[in-house]
Amino acid sequence: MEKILDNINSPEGLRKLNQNQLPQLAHEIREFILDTLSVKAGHLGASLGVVELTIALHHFYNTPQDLLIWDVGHQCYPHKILTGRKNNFDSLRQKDGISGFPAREENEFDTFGTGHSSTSISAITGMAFANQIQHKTNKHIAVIGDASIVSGMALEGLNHLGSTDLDVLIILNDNSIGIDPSVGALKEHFFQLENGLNHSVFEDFGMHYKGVIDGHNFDELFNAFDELNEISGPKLLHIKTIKGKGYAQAEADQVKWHAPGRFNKATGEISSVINSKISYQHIFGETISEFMRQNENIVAITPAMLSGSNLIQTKIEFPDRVIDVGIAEQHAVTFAAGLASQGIVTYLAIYSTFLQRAYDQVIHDVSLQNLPVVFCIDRAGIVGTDGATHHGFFDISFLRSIPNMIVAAPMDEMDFQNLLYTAQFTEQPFSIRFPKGNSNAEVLSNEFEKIEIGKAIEIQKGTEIAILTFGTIGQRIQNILNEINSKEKFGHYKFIFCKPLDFNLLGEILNQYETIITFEDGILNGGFGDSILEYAQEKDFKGKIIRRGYPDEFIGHASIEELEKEIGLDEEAILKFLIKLI
Ligand SMILES: Cc1ncc(C[n+]2csc(CCOP(=O)(O)OP(=O)(O)O)c2C)c(N)n1
Ligand SMILES: CC(=O)[C@@H](O)[C@H](O)COP(=O)(O)O
Ligand SMILES: [Mg+2]
Repeated sequence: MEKILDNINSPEGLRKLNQNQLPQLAHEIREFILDTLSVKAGHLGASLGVVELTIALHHFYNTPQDLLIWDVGHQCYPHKILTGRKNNFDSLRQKDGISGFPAREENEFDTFGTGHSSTSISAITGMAFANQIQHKTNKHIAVIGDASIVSGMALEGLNHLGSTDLDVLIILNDNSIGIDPSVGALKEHFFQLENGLNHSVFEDFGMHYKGVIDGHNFDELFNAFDELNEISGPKLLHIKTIKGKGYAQAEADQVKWHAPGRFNKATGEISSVINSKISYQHIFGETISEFMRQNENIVAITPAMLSGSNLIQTKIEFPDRVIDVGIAEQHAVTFAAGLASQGIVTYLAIYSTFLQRAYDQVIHDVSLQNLPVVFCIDRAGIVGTDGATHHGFFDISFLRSIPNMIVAAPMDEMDFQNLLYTAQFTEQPFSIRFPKGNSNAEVLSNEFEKIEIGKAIEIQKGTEIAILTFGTIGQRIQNILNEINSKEKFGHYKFIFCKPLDFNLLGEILNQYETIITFEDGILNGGFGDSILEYAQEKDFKGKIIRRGYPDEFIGHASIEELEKEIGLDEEAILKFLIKLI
């Protein structure tokens, strides 16, 4: 039987459908998403939850002239399918395929790029302001989730928007969950609103409020749009939806099905990748749990990434000492500073990309006061299919420039555990970056050693070229050197610390070698290689320094392996490069 979706390639076509055809279309879009995501992994639950909303928005509004922004953007799959990307939807998040997030360069319906949460209210306010100045009459809509709207940035946006007369509709898509169960005081407020037990805080923000309506019901959605269209100024429509709607397994375990990986659509069985190696994330959670068993003065913090940071088991064992503060990176850092100021050993688990949002707090609240917060910087380096918004490229550069900050990266799992261990005895800010994915370990150790801060290690002495590595890329270099015939020409030096640098060993290296190559899994601008260059220049080094890392550009989405190949940091490319040098 021909499907309705087969003939819908744009919102223009969608608008020709009668409202009574839309539930069938919603069903077909869900099936289409499930068919694709079962073989190409992506963010499933959020997209299934907004199918009716997406159809209704594109049916009612005159997109793309009316501007529509998706906060975070991980729920944009129905939007992509309806706005010209149905036929290449199976390239989602793949190399050279479409992005998993809205991207301006990809399509005119993606009016604003997202990926990091809580930006949509500020962005749509800016757009509406611009259009008001230019006397345009188009509409402005932002869709934002219940976990994203309580973030500081969204509240700043609301505070501004509510004081204007701008024609903006904010749609609060309330499914009562983020990636992990919702946290914070406002979740109770939203619950009260669902039950008609309170007036809404959004009215106090100066918004016209309508809610709570069923976000899976087309009649309710269209009636609300009709009504709000007649009201001038900023408005907030509060809808209730179910994350994972329409796929029983995803509705039943919303955390697991936020981004489940590949799965069997018929049985709901999620494909597990068989690997005997332990991931850095696993090591992190287990090690912190072990520390907490040994020392009750330890607290761990996550800004809304409890499962991603593998702190769920730790939280079950120590519910009062693992704190999920919600999507609140700035607060997380300053909250950590407050804890540290009172003598608590504070581990802040934060993705490299999300730490970017809290840069001032790292400087002003932690480093300036020299408070011993331990920044456990997860997803450092290339993260793969999430792409440009999520790679952890910048932390080496932006942390290295801050006084008092220790900048460390393990080469392997033992370094990692020992760094985590050492950090609890250190009286200054300490950052430890580690990548997404597996270590080389198959068994976890429970024996930890203190590492001398700032000390680099000579792994092998060479006769011609010194290779200096920062981070897990050092292991790749070891593998490569084991394959090279003239291995003895290369010295390999492991820098666990980019700051403080081991000037003693570095001085010896500069004296012994004429060629130095640095390797790091971060952007080269201001990174580890640059720190070596700076020192060498000060010491009037006459030899050659070659830096290898990520170039001065944003890198898109593909698997980690494909991206490393593209950049020339995979084993084969490095091997070729080293052989050419000799
Ligand atoms: C600044 C920032 N912090 C953390 C994340 C990771 N993250 C992506 S989606 C998400 C939960 C969003 O929940 P909600 O807004 O309720 O949307 P839902 O997934 O429920 O549709 C989080 C924490 C992010 N993308 N951006
Ligand atoms: C949309 C978003 O920001 C998160 O869902 C992110 O994709 C999580 O990344 P990991 O899968 O690496 O935890
Ligand atoms: Mg939610």
